Amino acid sequence: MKISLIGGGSWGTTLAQVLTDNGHETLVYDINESAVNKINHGEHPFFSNHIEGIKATTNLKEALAFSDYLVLAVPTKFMRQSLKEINLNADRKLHFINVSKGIEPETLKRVSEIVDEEINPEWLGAYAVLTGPSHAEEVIERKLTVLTAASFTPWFAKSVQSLFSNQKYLRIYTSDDLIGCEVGGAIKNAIAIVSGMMTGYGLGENARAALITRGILEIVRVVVYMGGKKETAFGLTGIGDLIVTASSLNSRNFNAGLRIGQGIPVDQVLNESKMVVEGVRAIAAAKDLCRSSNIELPIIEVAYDVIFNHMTVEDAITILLTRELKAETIE
Ligand SMILES: NC(=O)C1=CN([C@@H]2O[C@H](COP(=O)(O)OP(=O)(O)OC[C@H]3O[C@@H](n4cnc5c(N)ncnc54)[C@H](OP(=O)(O)O)[C@@H]3O)[C@@H](O)[C@H]2O)C=CC1
Ligand SMILES: O=C(CO)COP(=O)(O)O
Repeated sequence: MKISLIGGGSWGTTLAQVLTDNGHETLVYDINESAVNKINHGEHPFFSNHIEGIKATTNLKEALAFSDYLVLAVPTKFMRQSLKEINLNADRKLHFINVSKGIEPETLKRVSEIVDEEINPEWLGAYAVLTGPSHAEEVIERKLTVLTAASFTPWFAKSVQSLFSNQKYLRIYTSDDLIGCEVGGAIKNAIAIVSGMMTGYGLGENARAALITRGILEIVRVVVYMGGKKETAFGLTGIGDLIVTASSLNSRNFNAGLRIGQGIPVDQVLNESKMVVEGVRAIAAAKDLCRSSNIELPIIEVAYDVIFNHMTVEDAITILLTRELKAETIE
């Protein structure tokens, strides 16, 4: 099959390589000319790995003409603008596979909702999210990875499953819980930043285990509040993704948190990050959910104060430790 990828960053280019490995033809669209040139010369724009068989363009019309299947791989901050441009240039029904992880803080919308808002119904085909524990750094080296393709449209979840699965290093499960998968992928980034902060501050593995355990409960609460299934948060797209993101130096979110925990100012950390740190916007979105509902998200609330209100990591930890003592609840 032919597949176009919108966004040729670390993840988009890596997934283009997966699809090419699986025998498909790919065309990557990116606004960054230097990234496009690198891809066309067999270089990954973000890693030292050689890539092969992938073409790239800065011409959106060319990418839209190439295929009816679009992989959306731009950071969620640019997603709405990107979709507006796709909508302006579309001339037939397109099917969307979103691989970006985030919730729009201004609207609290998931990517599928943004797609619904920005793409004219005439051009809007099926939609799926492909998500789970997956650092591009490992996938590009063909290291074993397992993901979930979720859609309200069963044939499309299966189609995404067969496009991306291979018997060498990538296995895809399907799910019908689109909301749970999208929300889990977004909110785990918030907890991952906190994990980095704790490590940077000098806390150890006991603290990280506690954070992952209590953090998944905050993810469950947001998933359920937004209409997803609790069980989904205990699968690949929730706890699975949280484990990898909250404990890996490959994680952009963990690394950003790590530097904040070491005392580097938040603005400097974010400005210096070459790749996108989605968790900052996830923290803002989840904090807003806290304000407008009665869900309790104590970890995310202190993370918000560290990122947006200059609270120190030391004070954030004190706030968590001095909360009222109570029985352990698992929901
Ligand atoms: N990296 C990973 O391991 C994984 C990432 N993800 C998710 O994938 C998404 C993308 O992340 P990632 O690839 O790491 O991000 P990167 O920062 O590596 O790359 C994003 C790319 O998108 C380009 N871009 C920005 N705006 C547009 C636009 N309007 N149209 C086309 N291209 C655009 C950027 O160009 P420029 O540099 O000029 O801004 C850049 O080349 C995120 O939501 C992330 O959470 C999910 C799983 C794994
Ligand atoms: O979502 C991701 C891994 O599944 C990528 O985000 P991080 O780079 O922060 O881990």
